[in-house]
Amino acid sequence: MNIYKNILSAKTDQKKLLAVLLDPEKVDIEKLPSFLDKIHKSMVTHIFVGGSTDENQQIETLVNALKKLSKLPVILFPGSSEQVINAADGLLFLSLVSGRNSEYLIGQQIKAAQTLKRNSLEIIPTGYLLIDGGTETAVQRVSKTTPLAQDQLKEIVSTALASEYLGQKLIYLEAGSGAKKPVSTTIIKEVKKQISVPLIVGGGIRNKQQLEQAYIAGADLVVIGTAFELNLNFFDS
Ligand SMILES: CC(C)=CCC/C(C)=C/CC/C(C)=C/CC/C(C)=C/COP(=O)(O)OP(=O)(O)O
Ligand SMILES: O=P(O)(O)OC[C@@H](O)CO
Ligand SMILES: [Mg+2]
Repeated sequence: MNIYKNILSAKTDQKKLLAVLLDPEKVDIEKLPSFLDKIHKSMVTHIFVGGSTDENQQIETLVNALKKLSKLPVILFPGSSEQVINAADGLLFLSLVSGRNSEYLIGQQIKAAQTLKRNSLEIIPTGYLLIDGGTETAVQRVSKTTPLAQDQLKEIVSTALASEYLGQKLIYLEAGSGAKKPVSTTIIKEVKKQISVPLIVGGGIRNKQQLEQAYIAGADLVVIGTAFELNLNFFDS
């Protein structure tokens, strides 16, 4: 599977991508077939798996089940190095570039490196920017970093650009799972104007209008977690 190549071709063809985020702590494995039935009938193109925490290490069971039941690419979106599971197809090798906690800039990545070397996951270096979504989110709590404010436009754009210059292959603008307000279209537009790698946007997107607005502003891939957790019919129509 060549996940990154497919994301690049989708970007070139202006085909919008949609990821559903499945949180190992929240998914009931018994219900997975019916979840997937909904997902397979929808526009969803990627399955992201991960959580800010995974106290009971349920990620492996979830990924194994997903690989049996779905042909969609399963991509790890890890909150920590403990969430690296070989059974997935790929991994967002996140660095939390909006923060100044070295553990999330490079520490967790070092912890995962030898496991990754032995495994066959497609590794996709990703510059991860946490942007204030109007409430304290799990990512902020776990990473002990302060999100960038939505009005720090210059700082956000420069952070994304610096991240690309450091070699990150994707930029992820994150308002945090369950955010009150998603990343603004102004931010998406400005970042999109300056970077050339594909752009992921997620956090707090609760309705079709917000999803559409994120695409129009320039998101190449949008991530939906909470909205689907709350309403399994979210992707219908
Ligand atoms: C590259 C490797 C091995 C690890 C990356 C480690 C880093 C830098 C993580 C970034 C910070 C972080 C904690 C990200 C978590 C991303 C994530 C999966 C968020 C989803 O959050 P939820 O668990 O859904 O939150 P709620 O439970 O509040 O909905
Ligand atoms: O749960 P939501 O708010 O959709 O957020 C999705 C994802 O970007 C969280 O890391
Ligand atoms: Mg969540």
